[in-house]
Amino acid sequence: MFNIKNLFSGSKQADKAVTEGQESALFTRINQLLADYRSDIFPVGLQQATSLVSVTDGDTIKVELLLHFAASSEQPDIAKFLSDKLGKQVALSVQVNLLEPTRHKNIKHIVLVASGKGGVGKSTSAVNLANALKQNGAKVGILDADIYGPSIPLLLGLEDAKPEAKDDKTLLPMDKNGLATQSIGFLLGKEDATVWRGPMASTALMQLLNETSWPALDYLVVDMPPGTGDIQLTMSQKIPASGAVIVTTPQDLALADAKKGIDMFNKVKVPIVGLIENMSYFHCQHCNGVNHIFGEDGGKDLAQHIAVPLLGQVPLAHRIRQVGEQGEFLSHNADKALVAIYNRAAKLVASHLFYQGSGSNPVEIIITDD
Ligand SMILES: Nc1ncnc2c1ncn2[C@@H]1O[C@H](COP(=O)(O)OP(=O)(O)OP(=O)(O)O)[C@@H](O)[C@H]1O
Repeated sequence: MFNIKNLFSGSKQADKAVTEGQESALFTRINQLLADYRSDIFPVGLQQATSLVSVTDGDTIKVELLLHFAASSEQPDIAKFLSDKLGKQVALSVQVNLLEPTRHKNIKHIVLVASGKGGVGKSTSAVNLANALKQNGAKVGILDADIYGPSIPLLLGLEDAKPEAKDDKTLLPMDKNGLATQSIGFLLGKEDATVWRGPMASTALMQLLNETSWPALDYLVVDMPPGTGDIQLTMSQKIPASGAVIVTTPQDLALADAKKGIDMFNKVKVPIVGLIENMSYFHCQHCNGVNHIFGEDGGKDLAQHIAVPLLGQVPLAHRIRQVGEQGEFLSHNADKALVAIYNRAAKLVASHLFYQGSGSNPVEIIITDD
């Protein structure tokens, strides 16, 4: 195994005469390359969002990278990018390691997923977003706070689950494929919730957040109750959220309600991380046509208008409904295109949260010489 210096020496022997200057030149080169990588996900460069742990030269250059937000699915593309630029094979290992301190108990970021009205696919978006964050290397939990229709137990196939008490004060979350899960639906009968009044409901939901024994999490995704009433307002004020994702469908009615949601979060100063336009179009497998059943680009235009990222345009897809009803997740092989849409949305959310709070994040770069 050869060290970083060999890249400059052109020799397979460790070059004892290599200077500090040469070493730092490669160091700078790799960092410059990282700075130029994919500006859509890494708006001020991947360099600021990573720590280069080690670079070892040999027949291939081995690079170990820490990513400071959930984006590990970029690994093959980063490796190819570096290989192309350096003209040599690169073996890249990527680990996700968020630098931020925990904001709430042992949770680093709480992300509220909200919608101005019911039925637009908020819970479906929350589950797919949470799963995509996990697929990108993060430790993720999901809290179902949708008092009017808690659907996370169904979407995760946990309908009969009853969380156990850890002690007299806290409940253990359920686990679904590594997603720590808590739901108001685990605790209530179907008819119980809707009769709750504002203060009663928001108190209970805050209790559920605070009195669940969450494991160490990078992101907790909260499926909020739909709408912009007292419960939602109180929760938005009380939950120490890093940001909110708004889910809408493209038609005018839904957009008007989405705007109300955005106004609510602006009022309580929760940053809008982005907008998901759900049920954007239907792709007919038989005629290969695309039909914009609920109108075209309404969410995209709204995102542009209020200057927040459009996280994704998710089609109305049989598989999304089907896996949801089966309590399963989209498959990486069978549902590639849909997985890619949620994957990109998750990376944009993670990226936004990182850059939003990263003004003074130190970037530590260590090059080892083994
Ligand atoms: N993109 C999509 N393609 C196909 N079906 C979808 C899509 N998004 C959501 N659905 C389906 O629409 C229904 C409502 O979705 P979901 O429960 O996520 O909405 P919601 O906004 O959370 O609703 P509520 O406000 O009632 O909680 C579900 O049956 C779900 O499977």
